[in-house]
Amino acid sequence: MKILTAAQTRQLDQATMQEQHLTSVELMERAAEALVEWFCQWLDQEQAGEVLVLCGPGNNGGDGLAAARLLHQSGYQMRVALLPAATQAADWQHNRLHLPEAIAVAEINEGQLPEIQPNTVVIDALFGTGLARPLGGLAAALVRHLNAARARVVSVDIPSGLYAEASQPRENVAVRARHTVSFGTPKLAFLLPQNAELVGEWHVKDIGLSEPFIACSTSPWHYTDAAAVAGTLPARPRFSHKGTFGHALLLAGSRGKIGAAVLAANACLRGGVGLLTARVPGCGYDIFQTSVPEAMCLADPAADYLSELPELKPYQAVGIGPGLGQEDASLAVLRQLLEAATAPAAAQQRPLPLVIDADALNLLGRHREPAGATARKHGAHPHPKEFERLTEPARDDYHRLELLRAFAQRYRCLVLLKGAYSCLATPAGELHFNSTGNPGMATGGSGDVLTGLLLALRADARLRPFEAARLGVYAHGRAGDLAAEKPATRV
Ligand SMILES: NC(=O)C1=CN([C@@H]2O[C@H](COP(=O)(O)OP(=O)(O)OC[C@H]3O[C@@H](n4cnc5c(N)ncnc54)[C@H](OP(=O)(O)O)[C@@H]3O)[C@@H](O)[C@H]2O)[C@H](O)CC1
Ligand SMILES: [K+]
Repeated sequence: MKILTAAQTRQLDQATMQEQHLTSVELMERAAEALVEWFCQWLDQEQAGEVLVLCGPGNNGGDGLAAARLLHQSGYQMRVALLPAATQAADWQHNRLHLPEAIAVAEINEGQLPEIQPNTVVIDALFGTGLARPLGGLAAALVRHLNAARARVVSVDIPSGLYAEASQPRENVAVRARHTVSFGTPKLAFLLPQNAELVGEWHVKDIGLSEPFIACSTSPWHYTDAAAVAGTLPARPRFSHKGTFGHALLLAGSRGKIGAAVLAANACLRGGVGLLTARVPGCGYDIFQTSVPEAMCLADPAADYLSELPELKPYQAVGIGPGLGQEDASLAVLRQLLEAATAPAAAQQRPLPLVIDADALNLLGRHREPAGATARKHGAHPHPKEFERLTEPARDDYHRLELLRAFAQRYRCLVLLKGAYSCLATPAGELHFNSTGNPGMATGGSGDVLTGLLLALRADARLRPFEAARLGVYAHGRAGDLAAEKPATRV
């Protein structure tokens, strides 16, 4: 799914109206109906009590007025408060005229901000994608008043005061919503940790916006949902054999961290790799062979860490990093691997795909390796701190995305920045945010599992590098979501 800018969303509205012969009032009605449908599933009339709708002067406020009417018709007890402005949008005026008289309407003023209790349900329809500058004056006072009340707030389209895709100074005021109900496509702002407390849980509702327009729109931002990955996993043909799915090499583990190698190896096998060989330090040999009998194991001559790179010829992909440790000898192995994989080896038909993670990235960052060493057709997947060690400290989440994008473009590699919506940057400058996963996965070992899964998919030559990476990240999160759905079993 594409993520569009506020400006593109406005064009999308126009295109939808033209294509479907709709008036803007009809489109607004669709948005309000989608909001109301969601609202009614969230709270019934009794649970909601009196619902306060705060309306700004634009179409976001118009959505709020239309929703107030529809909720009133569904038996909810409604109250509306209007933010004064010199002019109101035409569709706002239409919906103001059609607001049932039974709904109490008040104009907000500085001396008399609407009464809001902690259990009040508030629909925030002050500002949407038309926000043109930071909130000030009465609007800012109202939003501060609302946030202080700690009420149950639903924001229409986007929390008022929050920009859809641009960074804003921390001192800017914006609504803290419990839920945000948006239309058509998600906003970039929803996917960044710095906005999480404002956006709350977000929901995107389909209001039948123009598919052809969305398909033609260019955007660097994409949201990987089930539809995006559907059909990308090649079938396992009946006459396939283990060679069909590739032979992967995993370089992992150090004393006290052999578990990371075991987790990555198990995930690689679950990911469908044809053959897996792991290179672990001597101390890990017995542990590994006992834990993962399906994999082959090569013991490094050093007991506690990896010190030598094995022959790479047999392998279709190499993963390095889980539990690797920070020894200089292991850095030397990593350097040799990067060199061997990027060298135009005559014997190799394609550059050897690498999956670089965890301690391997820390080693690169600590020694400030020219990051280009990770270049060309390789994949790295750091978490934010590991990433900053490779680049520079980010001012905020938007700046981190810029750094990520620049890094992937400059070094022509796939980079995955791990987090709640892990972001995969491509050499072409696209950013793909993953939709699966949950906070239960924020625990040691999750990254090792991801490395193993990605390694399996990269070893399968039938998958293109980007598709393998996007699918691996999606499947990893989906596995976590399925596990979270299972009822906990007590031992
Ligand atoms: N496809 C869809 O997603 C649909 C969305 N809809 C809704 O429409 C809004 C966008 O509506 P728009 O009228 O463009 O913009 P807003 O309602 O967000 O705000 C515009 C008005 O607010 C004033 N404004 C802007 N910034 C400030 C500020 N910082 N302080 C005070 N006033 C501000 C602006 O005034 P100007 O002086 O800047 O001209 C406007 O008066 C979208 O978010 C959805 O909710 C449609 O309903 C249908 C489909
Ligand atoms: K809003």
